[in-house]
Amino acid sequence: MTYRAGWIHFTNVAPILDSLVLPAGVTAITGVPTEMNEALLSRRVDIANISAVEFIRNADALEALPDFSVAVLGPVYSVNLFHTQPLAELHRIALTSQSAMSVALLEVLLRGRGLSPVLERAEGTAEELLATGFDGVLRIGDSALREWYGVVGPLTPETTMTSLPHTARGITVTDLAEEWFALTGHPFTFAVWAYHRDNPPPPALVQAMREARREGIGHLAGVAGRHALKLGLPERVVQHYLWNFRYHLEAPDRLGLTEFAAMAVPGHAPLRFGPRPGVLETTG
Ligand SMILES: C=C(O[C@@H]1C=C(C(=O)O)C=C[C@H]1O)C(=O)O
Repeated sequence: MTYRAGWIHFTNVAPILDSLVLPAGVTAITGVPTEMNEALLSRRVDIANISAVEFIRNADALEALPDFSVAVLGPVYSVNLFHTQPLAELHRIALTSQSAMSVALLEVLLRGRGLSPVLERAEGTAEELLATGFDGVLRIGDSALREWYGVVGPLTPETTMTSLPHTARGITVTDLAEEWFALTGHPFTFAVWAYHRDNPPPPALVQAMREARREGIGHLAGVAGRHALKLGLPERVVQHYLWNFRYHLEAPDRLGLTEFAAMAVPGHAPLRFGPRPGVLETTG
């Protein structure tokens, strides 16, 4: 029987997915986070890199690969709240319908500051939405990275990604992962690779993913160069963007994940992870 994968194929997973060779009997589709969350939960796909909050909400049924994540320690550059007033004065925030995790993170951060602006799903660029009555706009993924650079760039020989301003052209860009780091000092895990507990991935797929990740991270400059062209961004930006990610769901990433889970989904079922690398291959 075919095993179906669903990939959120944002640039941030290019170091894992670009060189992935699917083993025989595995197919893949792609989509944005909310589409892949739904596809996994309705069993239209068997494994997907999903918004970590959906993994937490459905922890009774799902399990995640023990060593795959899309996480960062500090800024992420592609999960951004664009706003024209200070955070404490925001009234109406537009939320992208592509995201579950970043919306949940925004809610936790706002609640932590005692703020309760109106949150509404609305599509469009940050600039468009800020011109139509919203004073804040949450954007994720490649378009958020591009829009961030459009507001705070360009990089010059004297500047680095971390020295770019947060406010330019009348717009402030608040990086939600940076806010999480300021609050907790821990990484933020945006996505995990999850599947239904009764339907784990074939070991050959997990093995192929590990090999693809080793290849991608080993040749990160090449991956960044190709994607810089596609995104229309300087290579320097995409290189920094990619090497900043944590793809191995290490102990600090799990710590950030469990901490977020307690805040965002109190009373959730215990989070479950598959067998550690090495065990999977031998127990197959
Ligand atoms: C870092 C990002 O993380 C993504 C954000 C997600 C969400 O907001 O639901 C889901 C999966 C992640 O891969 C990004 O979109 O830029």
